[in-house]
Amino acid sequence: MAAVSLVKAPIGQGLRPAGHNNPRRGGGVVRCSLQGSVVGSRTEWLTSCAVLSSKVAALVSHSTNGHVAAAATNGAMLDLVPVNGTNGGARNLPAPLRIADLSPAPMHGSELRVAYQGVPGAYSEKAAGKAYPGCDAIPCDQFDVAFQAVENWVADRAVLPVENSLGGSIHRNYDLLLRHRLHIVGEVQLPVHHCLLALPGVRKEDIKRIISHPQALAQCEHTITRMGLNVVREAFDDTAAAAEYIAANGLRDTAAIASSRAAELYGMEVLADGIHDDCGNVTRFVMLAREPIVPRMDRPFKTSIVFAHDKEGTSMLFKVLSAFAFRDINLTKIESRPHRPIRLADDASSGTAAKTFEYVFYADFQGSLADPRVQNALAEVQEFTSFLRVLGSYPMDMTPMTAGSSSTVTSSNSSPAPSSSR
Ligand SMILES: O=C(O)C(=O)C[C@]1(C(=O)O)C=C[C@@H](O)C=C1
Repeated sequence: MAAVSLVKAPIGQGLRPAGHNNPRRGGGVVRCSLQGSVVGSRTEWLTSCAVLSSKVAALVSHSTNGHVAAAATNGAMLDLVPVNGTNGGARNLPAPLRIADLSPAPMHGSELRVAYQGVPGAYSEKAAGKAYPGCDAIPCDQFDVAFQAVENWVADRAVLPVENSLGGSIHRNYDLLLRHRLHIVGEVQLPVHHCLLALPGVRKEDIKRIISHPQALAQCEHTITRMGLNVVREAFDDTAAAAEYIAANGLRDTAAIASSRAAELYGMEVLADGIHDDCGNVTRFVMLAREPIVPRMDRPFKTSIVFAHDKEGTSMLFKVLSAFAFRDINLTKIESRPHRPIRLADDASSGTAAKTFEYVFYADFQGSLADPRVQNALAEVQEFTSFLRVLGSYPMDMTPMTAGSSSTVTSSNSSPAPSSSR
């Protein structure tokens, strides 16, 4: 099917850092400049850049850093590191890298590369487009891969779902936020509009099985039952991958829950439109970057934290919550997750099991890290806890949830997003 061959294959596990012969990304150039300047000697740097320059100039259509891309298209590889004009006779010698050269933000109009989990047509791709209009959306086969893509400079940002208004939290991503060192730099809320997709000509009566992402299955549970569909439900990695699978295997007894864009991409028909159980079906995504943004006070901000306490019986949670309550700081979410499971204590005397789990708590509140009230609250929280980490302080998504706001379509060919603090 022509549509299938047009879409990008997701990045899989075993990511190599940008610059390790990743032809799709053309990252080799970046490796040269970063490694040579930071790690290697000046002579090594010059030699390796000279050898590489002729070979890689043509390769660099995308790069980790827009500065590099611009230099390569001009055919002047030594501009990789800008030549310092005040350098007297040594005009061909590279000047040292500056902080600006290492900026994760793209420069010279290059596209921001945004990793998401799923294949094209997934809601996460649409969320990436809403967060960064005109970005180059990079599909990844797992959430963990999207985190690694940013850490390894294969992508500039990741956009990942954390909660849905019907299905609840996406726990995997909370766990990964703790395990990885990325920063939350923004959020987007995406209205999710599910359709039932099947191959052309397939009728509802033919369907024996519905496949989709577990969240999507959960969000349509009642509607499917009400439609009288007597089917088995099966979990899939993402909604669009479910549609792609049916199309690729010509399955006429299976339907997918996915977006209308997935129907277009994979040559499927929409059997039923809007099958989510509630019209206010919204998924919240967070935008992740290697560096935090500078918190501001001139617009509504949200801050996300994670904390834990290693001693029992000290009313830690009550104290933490009161640190916010007494300052009128509005908590928008709190979630506990089991951390390191502890084996059952073999308490022979009582025969009872002692502690089996430890918990970490994730909390979101309205307020900016730049706000002294927030700083004081966090200082207090730190006293009550044994572990506290700020995951990010970022602008709240204030977009009104109208029907029209769900139709933002990601296009990697449109003009780059206006630069912002994200
Ligand atoms: O499967 C997709 O299309 C996704 O983008 C994932 C996901 C999720 O993880 O919750 C995103 C939004 C919807 O809530 C359903 C699924």
